[in-house]
Amino acid sequence: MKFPSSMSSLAQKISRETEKVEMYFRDRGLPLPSFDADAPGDFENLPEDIARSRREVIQTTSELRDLMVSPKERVRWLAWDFLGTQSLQLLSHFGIPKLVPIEGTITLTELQSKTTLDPTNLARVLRHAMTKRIFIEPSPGVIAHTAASRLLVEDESLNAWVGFNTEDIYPASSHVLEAITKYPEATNLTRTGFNVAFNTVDQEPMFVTFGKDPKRARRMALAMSSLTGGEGYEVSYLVNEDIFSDIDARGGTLVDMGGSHGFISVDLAKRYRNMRFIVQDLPKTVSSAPNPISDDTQVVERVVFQAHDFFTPQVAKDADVYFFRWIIHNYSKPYAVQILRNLIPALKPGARIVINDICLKEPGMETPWNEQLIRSMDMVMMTLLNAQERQEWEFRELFELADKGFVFKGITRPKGCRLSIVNAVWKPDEVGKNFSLGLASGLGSGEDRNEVNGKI
Ligand SMILES: C[S@@+](CC[C@H](N)C(=O)[O-])C[C@H]1O[C@@H](n2cnc3c(N)ncnc32)[C@H](O)[C@@H]1O
Repeated sequence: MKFPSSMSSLAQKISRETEKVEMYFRDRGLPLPSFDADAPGDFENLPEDIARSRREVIQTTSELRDLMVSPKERVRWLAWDFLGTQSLQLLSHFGIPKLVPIEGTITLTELQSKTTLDPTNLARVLRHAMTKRIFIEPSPGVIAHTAASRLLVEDESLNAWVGFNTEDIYPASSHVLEAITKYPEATNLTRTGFNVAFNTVDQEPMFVTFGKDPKRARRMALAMSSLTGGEGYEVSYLVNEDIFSDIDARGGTLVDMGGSHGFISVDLAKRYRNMRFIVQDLPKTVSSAPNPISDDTQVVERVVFQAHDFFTPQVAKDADVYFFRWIIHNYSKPYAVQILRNLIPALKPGARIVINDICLKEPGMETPWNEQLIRSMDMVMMTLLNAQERQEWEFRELFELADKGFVFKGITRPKGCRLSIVNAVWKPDEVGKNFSLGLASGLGSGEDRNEVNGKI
């Protein structure tokens, strides 16, 4: 059992590492981190040693705080964590941040006159958010922005992230208990907390519901782009890994499965100047993709879109890579295996399958901050889709169950990135297997799927 360091040694570490971060800002004349409305919204491009000090401070202050709070009080108030989500939800839904001037202040009375949120609730929600440093009350009854509340006005994709999490995931989360009590097998895509919350049990998976509601779909897409631009999730980690140079040298093709509006393919196409890209997604997503997809005509010429449902047999034949980013983690085992199987009719020997997803380490092997975010993502997958993040053996198992012709080649993880790169190659000759079995069976199409218990 690991014992915590003594409290004073934690405090000394906090002091030491904080000093390094502060010196870095002072030496360069950069604005110091602050809650003020005009403070920078993010830490950008910190050198590795300062970024490490910053991580140490975040982890150590959290450890010291937890020790000081006591186990009993920690558990007591952990059960109230959802209230932070609730106040954020109400502020965001009623557009309160936009009603407060970016510079200066507004009286609570005037703010009350600008919204349909009733005065009592407006005041209580604002004052709860203030305990999280979202808004400030510089004098009684006077409201002003902080750096965090200002972002809710100025950062469109962060705002979408808040909307998606507080209005789609949060209600779904509060219905997980009901979903897994009624449907304890907990693998079905239409029997999730999301389905119970939004009355779509046994009707349609979340992606189909969003496909019917352009506003909600756009909010989710924007929220995803906010996450992708966030620390540890940037596409640059994938682009900077030298994983497709051989395919680029021979002008090979990558199929970007569930590639949304193609932004990953565009970034890859900017680095690999000879490769071709086929971005596949559901028809509505494909038809709403920006046109042209990039300012760079040399990129535009090599990126094409194709409507394709990955629960049907693959139609883009003989490509060099079939690539899944943030796709496989959306599905429980039966569906994930089916998605891989559906590639088989298109695969040439040597074709690569590359999955860009979180790969779970053994518990406690991540930094505490990473561990918290990665485990939270796993909970979100359960909530929305009865899906999951996976350990290495679980990825290996998916390929083995899909077909013995898939040869698992291991997993790499770029330094600093939370996503890993899972590799497999199609080598049917090595096992002499009849690989025409089991295609596209049982789970229906992505547009109208209402099949239950998709067993493989
Ligand atoms: C979580 S997003 C990932 C998007 C992108 N790959 C990325 O890395 O940001 C999942 C994508 O899968 C698409 N999708 C969902 N069901 C699908 C299906 N049956 N066939 C093809 N694409 C699908 C969604 O439209 C969405 O664009």
